[in-house]
Formats: sequence, structure tokens, C-alpha cells
Amino acid sequence: MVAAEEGGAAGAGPAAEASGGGPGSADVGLELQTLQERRRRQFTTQHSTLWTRRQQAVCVRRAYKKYGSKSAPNVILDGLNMTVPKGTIYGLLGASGCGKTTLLSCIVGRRRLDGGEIWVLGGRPGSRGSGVPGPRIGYMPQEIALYGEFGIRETLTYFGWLAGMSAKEVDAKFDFLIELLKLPNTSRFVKELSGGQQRRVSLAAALVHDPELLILDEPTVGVDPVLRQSIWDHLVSITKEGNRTVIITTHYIDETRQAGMIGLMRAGKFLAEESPEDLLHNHGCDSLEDVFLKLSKIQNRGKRRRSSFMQEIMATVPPPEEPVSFDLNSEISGEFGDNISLSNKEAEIPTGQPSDLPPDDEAGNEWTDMFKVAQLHHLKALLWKNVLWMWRNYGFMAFLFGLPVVETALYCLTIGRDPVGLHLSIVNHELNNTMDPCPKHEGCSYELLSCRYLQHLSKRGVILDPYEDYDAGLYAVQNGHAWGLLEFASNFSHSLVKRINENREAEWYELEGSDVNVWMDMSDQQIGNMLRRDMVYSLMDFSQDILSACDYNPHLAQTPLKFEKPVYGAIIPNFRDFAAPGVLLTIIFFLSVALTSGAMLIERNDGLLERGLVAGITVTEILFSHVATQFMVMCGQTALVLVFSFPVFGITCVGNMGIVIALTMLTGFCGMCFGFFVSCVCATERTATYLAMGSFLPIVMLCGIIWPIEGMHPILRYISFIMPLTQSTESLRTVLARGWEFHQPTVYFGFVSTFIWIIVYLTVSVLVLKFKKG
Ligand SMILES: Nc1ncnc2c1ncn2[C@@H]1O[C@H](COP(=O)(O)OP(=O)(O)OP(=O)(O)O)[C@@H](O)[C@H]1O
Repeated sequence: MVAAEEGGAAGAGPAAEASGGGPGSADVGLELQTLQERRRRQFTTQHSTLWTRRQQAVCVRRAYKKYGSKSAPNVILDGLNMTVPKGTIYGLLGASGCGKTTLLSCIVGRRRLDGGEIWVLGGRPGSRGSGVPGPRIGYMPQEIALYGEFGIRETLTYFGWLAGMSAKEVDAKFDFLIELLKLPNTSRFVKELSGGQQRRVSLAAALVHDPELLILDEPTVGVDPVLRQSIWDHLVSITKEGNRTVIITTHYIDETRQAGMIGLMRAGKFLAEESPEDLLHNHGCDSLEDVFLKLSKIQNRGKRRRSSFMQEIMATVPPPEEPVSFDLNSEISGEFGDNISLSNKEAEIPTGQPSDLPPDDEAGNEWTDMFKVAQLHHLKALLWKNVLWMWRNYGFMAFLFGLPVVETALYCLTIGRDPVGLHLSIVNHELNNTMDPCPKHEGCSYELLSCRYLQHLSKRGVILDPYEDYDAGLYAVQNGHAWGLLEFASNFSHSLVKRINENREAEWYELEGSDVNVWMDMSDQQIGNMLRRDMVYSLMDFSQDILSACDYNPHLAQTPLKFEKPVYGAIIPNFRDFAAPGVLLTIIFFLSVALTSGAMLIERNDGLLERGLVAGITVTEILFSHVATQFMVMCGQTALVLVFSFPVFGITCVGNMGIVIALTMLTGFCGMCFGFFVSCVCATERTATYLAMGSFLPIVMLCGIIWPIEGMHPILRYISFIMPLTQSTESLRTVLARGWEFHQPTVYFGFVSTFIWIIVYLTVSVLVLKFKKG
């Protein structure tokens, strides 16, 4: 209070003297000199060395960060300076949306600044050997970022293992944290806990490995005042010895009175960075909220020149009672005079030689970093977590194993079988336009040949509907009751005999009378072609039947084009066998896409991936763990698909089953990599779903799965050549239908192409994950 009054007097004095040039007594002169010296020191660029910056827990200098495009940037950090001395609790305060989370994510190395520099625990976040991200940090993000299907103990075990703790060490910490955070010691899943309890589990996960730097983004939301106090007490106790530091953001401004230092953030800068006592004292306020309001108002007015802004602040702030010595090692955020930071934090600067600082590497953007060897304890934690997640989501897993079976069965039961029960309208004038059934004719008879032909046609499963006349028969076709109309002339049998016997001498009316006029509904190509095929085959059967019955050589009825047994494939090819290779690979490929992208997006969108990355796991480790666990699932799916395709539904396979299995599994692996790629390039599940679904039909159409590539537009043929499933489909088809071995180029090219796609997807995914930060 005395200091404030003195400050007030001192603050008023110089201004008056400056304007009025008052009496020059020795005392006043000395005071003025002291004051000027203090101001000079406070607003002169501070000397900050690399050494001093690395001595802080966190040191941010001239941080600049924007979102959005260059033309319309949303500047979040605008030349911000921040200094968090070791062993302190640092309260980061500011209005919602001012950029606290952004700043924290830059500190933990998950976002990059667009300008300026950050030092965390003596190193640059993300640089080799800095330990940041890594177990030196405990990070509690704003979102819950926990696996809902895990229990509390499992959650802590996972994060403990990630930090390199043993199961015993986690167990030892478990009871303490349960007690500290008043968590229910039950086996209930995290998703079954209340919102506040979930946040406390999240806090426990950040505390479990006792990190050097704790970064807590709003840890006390939804926590009752008593518990909030015990959390603060714990934070105070862990920082007491000076080797643990806490940065905490909160919307309960007044709880930060217990912090060692407070940074008030607004409009991309700090309004002040002081201890709570100094803030209250220096600004003559009763609450930190008032200080914040006051400084905000000043900042608003401070659109004018910085010097006048500083003058105003100076007028409200008293000088320290003791003149302080100028220390080159002192380190305040306002080293460039941006922050209104008035206290000398000399006392908080650790002295002595720099202790075992990590190497001063540049942020790890090197290629080798991406593939650095995985750490065993990370892999252990990740694999355990993945398996546990699958175990807990057994409904989803049953679906993943059931779906390929259902899809394969559906394919085999629905595609490629000949349509049956098709109707044809028959107008037979040989029966005098009656609808009487045809009498049955056998042996060498030339009577009612139309009926004899129709007998052969109906043997092929076609349903023949007699109509009285042409109009009625055609009407049935036009209304979709029949797929075609066959009309026989009244002199059909007679004309046909003449046509055969008299051959070149036959009259034109005899030729016309022996024709069967056919009007087809060709709106369905498959049905139309199949009926035409049946009519032609029936005609051949009919001719051979008559010729045999009348002791002629039935060979006469055949066309001179004689199709021998095909070199490869069946005499009557089956569309199911043609499409099967592509369909099977598509099923395996897209199931793997769904599994991988789903699992990855769940992690990403719930902040779990982010949290894991801050805990120090690498992209390679995540990739490896997912590949390992999902590969097991994919193997199961592949086995089911192959068993149902070949032994159960009898899809033709004349080739080496080993090649079929290998190629199918490789394609599944390629699908996993595509799923990984989808989850990396898509921000949300919705965009990932659109991408996965959007890519389904183009892949199916372009890869020659439902129609031969030779029938495509010439330009698309080139595109098709490089599509992920084209070569593998061709390769599998060749193995299944031709029985070719691996040394044939068509076969091994399927493997090569799939392998290249795997490399492409993996490389892009790793690059995106590596570089897609803020
Ligand atoms: N990925 C992003 N892309 C674009 N803008 C973003 C992104 N992340 C944050 N922002 C914007 O940046 C600003 C700062 O966000 P940030 O989450 O850092 O604020 P905050 O201070 O943590 O807010 P709160 O206290 O509400 O959590 C906000 O306006 C937000 O909309």
C-alpha cells in the first residue's frame, strides 16, 4: 500500500516536473535520476543470450503465428514474448479464442510458428535430443483425448508406458492419483464417467510420469472448488523444489493467484507477465480480472504510438523501492519492449553453469528423422492399446469379419448367374392364331416345325406366352410382360422345308415364310443378349434334332465356324469368374481402407493422436503399430474371403493358390496404406468418408473390374494403367483363369504395381503427418 502511494506520487511527480520544470532540490533531483534510470532499464532492449533462454523452462521470442491464407490472415500470435522460469507455476490467461491453445501447441512442438523462436527445457521443440515432444512433458489438452473404452487404470498404464514407466511404477502412482483427483477406483470405462471425472483422468494421464514440464489446458473445468484447491496444492507442491514447472490455462482467473507468474494474453501479445501480487499491487486492483480489464483498456487506447502507451503505463506504476542492479542475464519477456512487463525476474533466473543441455539441433525436418528407429516401450504401449481397443469394440470387430463374408456370399449368389423365368411372347400363325398349346412332335416329321423349335427354346428355361396376334404380343413386350416377340408365319414349316430342300431355287415368299420374326426388348443388354443366344442355340438344337431323326448328318446344322475347347476359360464364359478377381480385391482393399482410416480418425479427431505425439511417439511407431494390429485383422478377412470364394462358392481357380493368397494380402496391405493416407489428408471423418466413398467407384470402373480395359476411352486406358487395383486385378485374373505362374510378367507386375502404391501411400502419409502442423 505504501509502495502504491509512493508510486502514485512518483508517477505524478515526473510528469509535473517535466511539464512545469519545478524546483530543483537535491532530493527531488536524486529521485528523478533514480526514476529515469529505472525507466531506462525497464524499457531498454533487454540483453538476452542463448544461454539465458535455454535456462528457462519455456522461452518464446517474437512469436508470430497466423491461420488462414496470406491474403486474409488471422494473426493469433503477433510478436509475443514469454518467459517461464523453471520451478514456477505459470498461469496463462486470456479471453476465449485469444490463442492460448495455439501457443501451447507450439510450445509442445505440435504446431510451428510462422516467425520467432521457442525454447523448451533448453532445446527447440521437435529437435533431436530435446525430449520435447516426449516424456519430459506432461500435456493435458483441452479436449478429453482419452480412449472411452479404456478403464482409468488402463488409461494411466498406456500413458505411463508411453513415458517409459514399468507396470509396477504405474501401479504405484495409480493409488496416489486416484486419491489426489478423487477418481472412482472402479473398472468403469472412461466413456461412462462424468465430464468432470473424464477431465480428471486426463489430468492424471498428464501427471502419471511426473514430467519436468506440465502443460495443462484448462484442467479445472468442471471441477468443484474443493477439488480445484487440492489440484492447485499438488501443483504448488511439485514445483516447490524448482525442477518441475507448470503452465496452466484457465478461465477461473482468480485461481491463478496461486501461480508464481501470470501471463495476460490479448490480441496476440502479452499485456503483462508478472507475479499475481505484482500485478495487483502495480495496477492497484483487487482482482486479477480488474487488472486484465484495465490493461485491455489501455491496450485498446494504445493504437497510438507505443511510446505514449508506455508513458501512460509508467504513470500508473510505481518504481521498485530498491534500485536494482542491471544484470545481463536477466530475462524478461519484454526484451523488445512489447510486453508491459515491469518486474525484474532476476531472482527466478537459475544461476550457475548450464547443466547438461540437450544438443542445439534445428527442428528435425530431416528425412532420416521420419524413419528413426522405434522405441520398444512406445511400440509395447501402442500395440497393447490397439489390441485392447479392438477387444473392447468387439461389435465393430465382428462387423469387420462378418462383412467380407456377407459381401463375398452376396457377390457369388447375385452376380454372373443366368437370369431365369424370362418371358417371350409367341404369335404362331401355324396354329391358326389360336392359343392352343403346341402338340408334341418327335421323330422325322416336318409338321408344325415352329412348335418343335419352341420346344427346344422352352427347354432353356424361357417361358413362352402365346398370343393371338402380333398386336397383342407386341403390346405385352411394350408393357414389360415379355422380353421379346417371336412370330411364325402360317406356312412356316412348309417354307422351311422348301428353303432347305430347294436351297438356291427357293422362292422369295418361301424364304420369308421360313423366317421367324423377332422383336426384342434390348433395354437390358444382358437379358437381351442371353435370350438371343438361347434362340440361336435352340435353333441349332432343333436343326440337329430333325436332321438326326431323318438320318441326315447333324453336322450339317452347324455353322462352319467351329469353336474348339478354349485354350483358357470355359466354352460358355461366366461373368462371375470374369469379375471375381477385381471384386475380391476390391472387397479386401476397401475393408482395409475402412478399418485403418476409421481407427486413425478416431484417434486424430478425439485429440488422442495429438496427445500421443506430444508424449513422444513418432509417426513411424504409430504406423508400425497400426500395421501390425490391422494386418492381423486383414489376414482374417482375407482368409474368410478366399474360403468363401473358392471352396464354398466355387469360383474358378486353375492357378497357384499361393499366388492368389499372396496377392490378395498384398492388396489388403495396400488398402491399409490407402486408409492411412486418407486419415492423414482428411481433417474429419466426414471428408475421409467422402474421399473413401468417392474413390470407390472410380477405382472399380477404372481398374477393369466390371468391363475390360480395352473397351475404355483411350486416355482413360492410360489412367487405368496406373490405378492401384488395375494390375493386381489383371494379375489375379490371369492366375485364376489361365493358371499362369509368378514368372509371367502379367502376374508379377500385379505385385510390383501394388508394392509401388504401398510405398507411395506410406510416404505421402508419413510426410503429411510429419509436416502438417498448424
Ligand atoms: N486449425 C485452425 N485453423 C484456423 N483457425 C484456428 C485453428 N485453430 C484455432 N484457430 C483460431 O485461432 C484462434 C485462437 O484459438 P485457440 O484455440 O488458440 O484459442 P484459446 O485461447 O485456446 O481459446 P479457448 O480459451 O476458448 O480455448 C481462434 O480464433 C480459433 O478460431
